[in-house]
Amino acid sequence: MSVSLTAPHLLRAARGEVVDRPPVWMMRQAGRYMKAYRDLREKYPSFRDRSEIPEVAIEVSLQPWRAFGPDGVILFSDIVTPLPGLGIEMDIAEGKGPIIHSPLRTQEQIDRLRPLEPEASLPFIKTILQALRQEVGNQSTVLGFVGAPWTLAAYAVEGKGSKTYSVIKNMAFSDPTILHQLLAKFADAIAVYARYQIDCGAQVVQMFDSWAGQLSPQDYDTFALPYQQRVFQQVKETHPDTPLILLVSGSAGVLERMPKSGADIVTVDWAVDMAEARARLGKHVKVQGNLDPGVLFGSKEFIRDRILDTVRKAGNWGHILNLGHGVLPETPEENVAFFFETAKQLKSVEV
Ligand SMILES: Cc1c2[nH]c(c1CCC(=O)O)Cc1[nH]c(c(CCC(=O)O)c1C)Cc1[nH]c(c(CCC(=O)O)c1C)Cc1[nH]c(c(C)c1CCC(=O)O)C2
Repeated sequence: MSVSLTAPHLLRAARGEVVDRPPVWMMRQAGRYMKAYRDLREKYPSFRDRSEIPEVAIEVSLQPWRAFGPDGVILFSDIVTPLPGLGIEMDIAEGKGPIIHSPLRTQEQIDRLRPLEPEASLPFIKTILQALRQEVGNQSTVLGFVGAPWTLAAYAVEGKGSKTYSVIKNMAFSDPTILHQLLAKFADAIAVYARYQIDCGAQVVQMFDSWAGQLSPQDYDTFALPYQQRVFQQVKETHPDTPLILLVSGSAGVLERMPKSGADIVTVDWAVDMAEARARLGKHVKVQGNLDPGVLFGSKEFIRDRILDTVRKAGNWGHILNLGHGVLPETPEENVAFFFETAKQLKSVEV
């Protein structure tokens, strides 16, 4: 392992170096809880504009960086952003999330999908990531992200978010052959996209398999895990030194399966106690998390106690401090500021 004194804090921790305090960032740290974001949203009401016009996406990505100085700056984008490049038209609706105009339900539709060519269909990603690296230098780590095959397939097949996942589960349990074809195509496209993000400047990549927690462990092993592996394996072939993070929402029942994906870092949500997560995963697996985003509605003292508790339970190696999922839109901005200030003042002596 090469040890670089100039590499930013989060990247060093993600590579397994011992650092003086856990690096900290927040999922969804750019977004609606920030007034600066809401103001910009009035000028650019379309999510696709906010995430695909480079100057706007750069500005949004940097809003939390300027306000709180997190150790990680994540690209402002969405997991469905690459889908039009495969021939899947989509939009992101206010308050609802992704909408796929013609949900994928047939063999013909899956046969028609194109391989992803990021230079052609996602050129704005390069402009954004290069600008973020330029702006934060070695003061912070630039994170890229992708959606995992199962979660993207859930959107593509359902056509929108779902509570029950009935359509994709119908396909999974009655016509698995076409779903496996779709998952394989998505895995290859996502690997290409993750490699592209790294080539453009992303120093760490997080894969969101948000809806894989909807699967029983047995079905996770069939429909989620093999395709997570397929993505991570392809990325590691060309970019072995880029740390890869995996998130599954509601992962308590599949936690031990997550490192089998090939991820370097496993995101833990607040349904699992961090000390128990450490015990279940073993001491060689790095973790990220895991405060309940709702903690940020509490008093400053309460927020501080929960940070300390999490950091103590995680121990002083291989931990990226984060919420267990995205920050909630109603969160007071000053509490987010307090979270970051407190986290950045931690020293290993305290933990
Ligand atoms: C499932 C998923 C999606 N998108 C994403 C996931 C995986 C993360 C997770 O598990 O939550 C990933 C995502 N989407 C967005 C980011 C931004 C980067 C960050 O700051 O973390 C990230 C990492 C921006 C966004 N993507 C979206 C918003 C909200 C719309 C807005 O702010 O205008 C943001 C900030 C839209 C979106 N897009 C999606 C949803 C569920 C929504 C929210 C719908 C809503 O509540 O309005 C799909």
